[in-house]
Amino acid sequence: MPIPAPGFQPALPKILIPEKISPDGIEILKKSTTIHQKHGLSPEELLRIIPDYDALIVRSETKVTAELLRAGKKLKVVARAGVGVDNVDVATATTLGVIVVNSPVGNINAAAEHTIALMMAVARNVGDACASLKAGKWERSRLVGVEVKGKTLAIVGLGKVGLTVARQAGGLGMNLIAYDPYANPNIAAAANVTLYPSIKDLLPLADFFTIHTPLIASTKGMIGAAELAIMKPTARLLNVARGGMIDEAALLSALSAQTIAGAGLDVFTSEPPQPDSVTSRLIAHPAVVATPHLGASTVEAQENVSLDVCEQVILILAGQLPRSAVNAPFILPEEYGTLKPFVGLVEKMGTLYTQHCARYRRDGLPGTNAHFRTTFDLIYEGALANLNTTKPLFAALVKGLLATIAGPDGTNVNIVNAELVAKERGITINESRSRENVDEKGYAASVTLKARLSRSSGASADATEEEQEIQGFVSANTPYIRTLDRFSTNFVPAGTLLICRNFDSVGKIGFVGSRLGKAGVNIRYMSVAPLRTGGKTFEGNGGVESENEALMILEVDRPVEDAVVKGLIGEEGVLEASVVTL
Ligand SMILES: NC(=O)C1=CN([C@@H]2O[C@H](COP(=O)(O)OP(=O)(O)OC[C@H]3O[C@@H](n4cnc5c(N)ncnc54)[C@H](O)[C@@H]3O)[C@@H](O)[C@H]2O)C=CC1
Ligand SMILES: O=C(O)C(=O)COP(=O)(O)O
Repeated sequence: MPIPAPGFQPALPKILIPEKISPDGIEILKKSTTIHQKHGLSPEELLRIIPDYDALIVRSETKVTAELLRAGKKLKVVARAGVGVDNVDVATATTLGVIVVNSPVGNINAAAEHTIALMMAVARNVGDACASLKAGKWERSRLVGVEVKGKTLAIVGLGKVGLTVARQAGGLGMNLIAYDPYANPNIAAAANVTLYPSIKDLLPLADFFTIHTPLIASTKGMIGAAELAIMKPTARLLNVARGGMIDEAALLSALSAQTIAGAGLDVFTSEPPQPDSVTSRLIAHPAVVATPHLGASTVEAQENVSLDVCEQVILILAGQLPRSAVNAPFILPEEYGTLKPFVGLVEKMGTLYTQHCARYRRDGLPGTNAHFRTTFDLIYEGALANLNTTKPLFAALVKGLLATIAGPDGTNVNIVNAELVAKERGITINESRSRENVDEKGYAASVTLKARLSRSSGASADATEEEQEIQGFVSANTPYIRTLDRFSTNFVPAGTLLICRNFDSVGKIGFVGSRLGKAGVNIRYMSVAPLRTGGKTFEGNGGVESENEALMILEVDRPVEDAVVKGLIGEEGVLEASVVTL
């Protein structure tokens, strides 16, 4: 491993921010990254400069397309400073191992309050009245409104924003009804919301109708001419979620025909709208109160989302787990602490396997090839056996197994793409949970990696020919390897290690130490690992002798030359020797 020159400073990760993000989060980034805030870039300009960046932070305006993601060869994370990720090609990001994070709660209250603001504005003609007065008119009789108290508010999508709207509208004395196939009936009941089995049931009852779902296949165009036709002519529609869920042409016709009384719209199919388009004509309609996607635009919400995503970007760039990745499993905060040190340990176990165990295999690789198939068992013991998700550990193993053998593009393995990468490389990992009590061993959790090698003949595998095992545990946040193959060890998997398998007799340590000394290699730490079970007999000079084998694990201060390692083997009872860098 090349030793950095004195004074060498590694380049800081580069972050591109093409939209306006609150400075609160940017302050956090400044300490450990280089930030380029370049607003108003065209898609072509963005495509040209993206290869330079490790992270991209956007709001709703930047279209993070498959083409952009593929061009971002260094990209590790796309952070959406807000909720909706419909402007990000999440599927492509997943394939490429790019983590997509958002801020799922930071702007919820802002979006809900904006919905209430639009509802009141539509009910009392606030926009029209303001424009009329500014134009020098005094039109009190034309601008008579309606009250919301005692009226029925229908909510489609009783998630975070929808529920907040329900609670706020409840405070205004409205009757609340909703449709959401995944809503929790107890939470709905506690907010005085009556759930209905379909949107159709809500439509004829609603005085105000508001949508709070994501834009997905099942919600696209969910309010069209047929739905508008069964609403009351006095009904008013609100949309602070996403354009595309209401058919804009159908709404414009219904407003013009006065079969719908009004609409409050914050989001549109095209943002900003094209001049002379249906969207522009809808916005211009006198019964519409429109705002330019301002739902999340409050000082408070922008501070929240900026801090939230910038903190997550820092975590990801440091190789840690994000809080709210869109394309990775949700990790409960209380489980995060248990998982974190084991992610590092399992990665090291994978690297140790590839560098130490697999080198004695006939093909030397951890996957399946024309001749051999390796199946890995990752067994979680103690506190690890009770986790809701172990995906970070699975990902850590794939990453560790490939770290020293993958090509330049192959090392970007993470929680997002680990399963895909394992599949592509023919690596089979079976995860299981052991109920064994590990407390008596002095630690709360441990993890065992077993690698079973069999001949691969077509689709089916033959009987196991070799089995290797590495077991590790964590104590005071430090990872330890407890078992390496047939040996009982206790070493920290870090740095450069020389691992020798030898007959456990006097003189070995002195012999290896002097050879290393001659090669200018210092030993920092040493441990001897005995066999886990008994000894063995062998043919020695004086006939059949009985002697135990042992592993000698030496942490050295620099890589050991190949010739020095090979020179140890066969001398003074040293049977095998390998150098691993962890
Ligand atoms: N205008 C703005 O500036 C803002 C807009 N938003 C948008 O608001 C929307 C809601 O956000 P959250 O409440 O945070 O999301 P959420 O995920 O908490 O809630 C969405 C709800 O929609 C429900 N749902 C999904 N498919 C449905 C269907 N076919 N029919 C009925 N219900 C369905 C889900 O079960 C879920 O309860 C998103 O589209 C988000 O992008 C959020 C913040 C600001
Ligand atoms: O969070 C959301 O889903 C929003 O729509 C907010 O979008 P914005 O960040 O204001 O461009």
